[in-house]
Amino acid sequence: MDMSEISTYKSEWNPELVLTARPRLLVVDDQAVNIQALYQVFAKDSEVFMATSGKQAIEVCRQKMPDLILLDVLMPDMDGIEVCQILKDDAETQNIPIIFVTSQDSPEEETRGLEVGAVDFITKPVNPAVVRARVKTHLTLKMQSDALRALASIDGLTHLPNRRLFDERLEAEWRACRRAGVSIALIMIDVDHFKKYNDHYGHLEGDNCLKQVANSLMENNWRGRDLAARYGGEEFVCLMPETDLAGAMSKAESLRAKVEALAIPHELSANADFVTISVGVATTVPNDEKMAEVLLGIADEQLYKAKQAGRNGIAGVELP
Ligand SMILES: Nc1nc2c(ncn2[C@@H]2O[C@H](COP(=O)(O)OP(=O)(O)OP(=O)(O)O)[C@@H](O)[C@H]2O)c(=O)[nH]1
Repeated sequence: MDMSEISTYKSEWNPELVLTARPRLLVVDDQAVNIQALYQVFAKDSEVFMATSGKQAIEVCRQKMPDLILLDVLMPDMDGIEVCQILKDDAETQNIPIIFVTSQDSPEEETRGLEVGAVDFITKPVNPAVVRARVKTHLTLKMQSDALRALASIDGLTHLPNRRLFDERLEAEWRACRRAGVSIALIMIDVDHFKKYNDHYGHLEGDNCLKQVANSLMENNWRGRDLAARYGGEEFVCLMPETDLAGAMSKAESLRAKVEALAIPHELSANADFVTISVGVATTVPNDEKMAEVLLGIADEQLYKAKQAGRNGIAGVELP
């Protein structure tokens, strides 16, 4: 795939942007003077966030999602080892490399740090050239693995996120909405009479049509945690955390109208002169008894209902 062609609608899924982004570092130390010393080393080339306690470090980390953490080991309340364990146990933060910065450089201490998941150890007082070189190595590795992950998450034809990324995000957002006790919405989309489109205009034109539909999905003013993905073939799916049925239905209608407005000619369509989509919506407040796959199945049933009702339409339901 030519990386210069990729224009995924969120930068975290664009491998090229991932590789060229300004690195984001989090420096954690209970002594302001130590933070200051590291800030001086990195402020020019990186965005530097700071935290003065373990608890604050976890908060800042979840909010800012840094590319690397320089973490003091000895801190009152929660020490660096505990902070590292918590971040490594959390799927959202476990890929962030952590370098311990410590004045205790015994082999036991170092082994313990590496065992809980740190990538490196630096001793205080820090030598600017050494810390800069080590951070650079680990940042390069992190950016490369982010870029590979982004590449593996993108659908080659449409450049939308693929089903693998969708499934991953659905699982995480399902858990988040269950914890928060809020509604989650799923939207399933299928291009109407697409087999006839392929048969009449050819497979390449079919591919072009799917790209245009995908582009109109990308441009749809999504909120931060929303995700539109190619689910497979001529089917797309959208995930909208913290969204109720009314919100999801209005989004579904705007997607339907946008694709209709593309006015892509479809001579053999039985329901319009242009390419259209049918859309199924399902929402629920997740709890321990409910499974995300069940909600997906219900969105699919609603999609079928929209097809049965004449296509180029939407149908939706809330699962109690
Ligand atoms: N060009 C192209 N066609 C694809 C792609 N993926 C799936 N298709 C085609 O999409 C068509 C889907 O057809 P069907 O599932 O029968 O549904 P449909 O013709 O859209 O009819 P309805 O869904 O009932 O409106 C099949 O002909 C697939 O070959 C793709 O990546 N590119």
